[in-house]
Amino acid sequence: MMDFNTIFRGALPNFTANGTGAAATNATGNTFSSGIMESLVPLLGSQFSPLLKAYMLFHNMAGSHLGLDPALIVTLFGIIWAANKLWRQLFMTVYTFVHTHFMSSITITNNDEMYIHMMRWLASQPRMVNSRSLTAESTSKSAWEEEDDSGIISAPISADGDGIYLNFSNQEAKSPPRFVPALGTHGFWHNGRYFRLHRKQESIFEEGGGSMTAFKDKEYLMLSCFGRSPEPIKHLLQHAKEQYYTDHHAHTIVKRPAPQNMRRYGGRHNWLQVSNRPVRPMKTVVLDGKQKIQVLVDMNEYLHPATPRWYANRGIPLRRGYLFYGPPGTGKTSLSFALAGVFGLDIYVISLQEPTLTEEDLSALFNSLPRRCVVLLEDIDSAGLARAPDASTDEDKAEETNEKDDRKRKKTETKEDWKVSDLARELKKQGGENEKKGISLSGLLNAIDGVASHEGRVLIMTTNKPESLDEALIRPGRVDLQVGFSNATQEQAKELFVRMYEADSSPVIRNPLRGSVQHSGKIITNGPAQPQGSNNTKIRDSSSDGFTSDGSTEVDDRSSAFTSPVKVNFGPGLDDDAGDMTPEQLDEIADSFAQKIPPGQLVSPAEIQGFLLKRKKQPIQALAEVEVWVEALVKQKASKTKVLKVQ
Ligand SMILES: Nc1ncnc2c1ncn2[C@@H]1O[C@H](COP(=O)(O)OP(=O)(O)OP(=O)(O)O)[C@@H](O)[C@H]1O
Repeated sequence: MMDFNTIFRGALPNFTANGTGAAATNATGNTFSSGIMESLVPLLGSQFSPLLKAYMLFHNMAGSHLGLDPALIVTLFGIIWAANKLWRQLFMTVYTFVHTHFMSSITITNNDEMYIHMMRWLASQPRMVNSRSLTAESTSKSAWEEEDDSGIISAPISADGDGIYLNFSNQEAKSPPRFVPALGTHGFWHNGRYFRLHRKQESIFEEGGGSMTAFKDKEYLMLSCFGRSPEPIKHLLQHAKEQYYTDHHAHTIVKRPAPQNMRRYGGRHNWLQVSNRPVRPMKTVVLDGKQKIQVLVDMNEYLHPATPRWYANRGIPLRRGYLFYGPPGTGKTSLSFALAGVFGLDIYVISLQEPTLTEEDLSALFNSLPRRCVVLLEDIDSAGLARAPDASTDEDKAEETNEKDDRKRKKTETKEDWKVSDLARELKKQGGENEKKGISLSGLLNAIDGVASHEGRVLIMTTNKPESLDEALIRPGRVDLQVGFSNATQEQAKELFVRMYEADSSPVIRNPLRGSVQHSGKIITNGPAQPQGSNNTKIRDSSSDGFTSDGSTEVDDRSSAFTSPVKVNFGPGLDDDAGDMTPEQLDEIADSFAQKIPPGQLVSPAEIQGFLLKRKKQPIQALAEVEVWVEALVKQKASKTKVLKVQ
């Protein structure tokens, strides 16, 4: 019978025989090589000595105990290693050949929105989620996402406040992580076709000017499929994108300028999504119906795909600006959001008081807007826009005079007379010199309509003090339509009351504008720019099959998709004094409520909403308490105190 060594030797190439000799010489060979190894240990130093010792142990064990030729085993491992290398090389060559000649691929970088669409899609694929190599990402639900309330313990709260209150301390633990493919290569099937996904990451050195240099991780997704046409991948990407936006349907995405360190990467990094909230139904904004129609029609015509050509043929810059003015809490922001909802646009909110915002940043922000969107510049009057750099306020002048006096006084004093107050003043002065100057009026005008500024956007500026605005800011071309808001009329108070207490299960109001009431708001239009004529637009509420005006263009108010047919249950703890009130009864109570609101428009819709919210299931109680509340509110406003006696 042949022994193990003989079989191996027969299978291995000849050169191994020279080194190994016959099995009989094993012992001599082992002793010889052990001797060499031992003498090598001190020469190689402490770093390699454990390795050598381990090898010697293996050598002795294999040789003397197992009766195997150690050199033979080492050679065998060497051959396996070389074969593996060769196989890999061969595989890579064949794969590269097939990939180059028989496959198509598309690469996406994480700088692009497409990357997010694709990752979200992959995370939603059950096959992908069951892959063996995954990356887990933490997720948390936004305030508006539906959540399972089955585990929420609640019990009636007694009149003296005893009971079990809701507790959300472990809500984060309930949101499951999201799993996406890990770095590396994955394969998956979609619509009967095989796709390969290669996710890789590399660190690149980015120079941002000055000390702003840093290593940044950049990720790539390479999607490949068999065939010489990349069409299937394009379809897959389109599918992922549609899937992503299907989830966003009937939501308004709100974006704000990203932090300064992110903005330096430019492009989509300039803006950060801060919220994704359900669309605000247009009918929930209580406003003069004519005003609503006018803004809706104007915006609808401006956003029409035929409009850019119309503007271009006439050499008019493709921009539309709106000024919403009126007292605080009268619905300026609410209308902006409702408009974004009607037209399915994202809202980009900019605060000019943001301390890190420079004029260059503002231009970059305007230039990185998408083709169609709403840009909201809130409280434009409080932005402190300076017309001329040398315009100094009375305060500055007073300070200047004080400084002159100080200097005169100091001349008569010796250096030793310096006080702490002098030092503080000096420091303040130096600090002031380094302080950021803020955004000037010309900087803002440049961003809004400078030569390089973005076209296609809808700009909405809101203000409480229109009279304090610079004429240049609101001239036609920058502001094309002014919409005035005012405190609540009695009709508006009634509408707010009905909205608050109508059951969600009641039939939805078919027309978003019907039921809106007149108030003393004004509309001033600045200039024409109406390509399709102003009488051909229909505003359609998706809950409705009726239309409000004649014409051919339809606006789908997606907002109504949110009118739930289910009556909302707030849980125990709130007494419902409305019972099964009929719409007629509610209307009657609402009428009586409205009579108690002073007709002189002293109370804002926001104040009425706040009052009703505190009694959100008690319309009868609200009616009983409104008189006292109004009286206290009027008194408080007259005395200019901020503290409410009755809430
Ligand atoms: N006309 C209105 N119709 C319905 N709700 C309104 C109206 N006006 C105000 N509200 C309610 O009052 C709150 C504040 O409204 P909003 O922020 O739109 O007011 P604003 O005019 O933009 O105020 P500010 O000038 O202080 O920014 C919101 O919750 C909104 O629902």
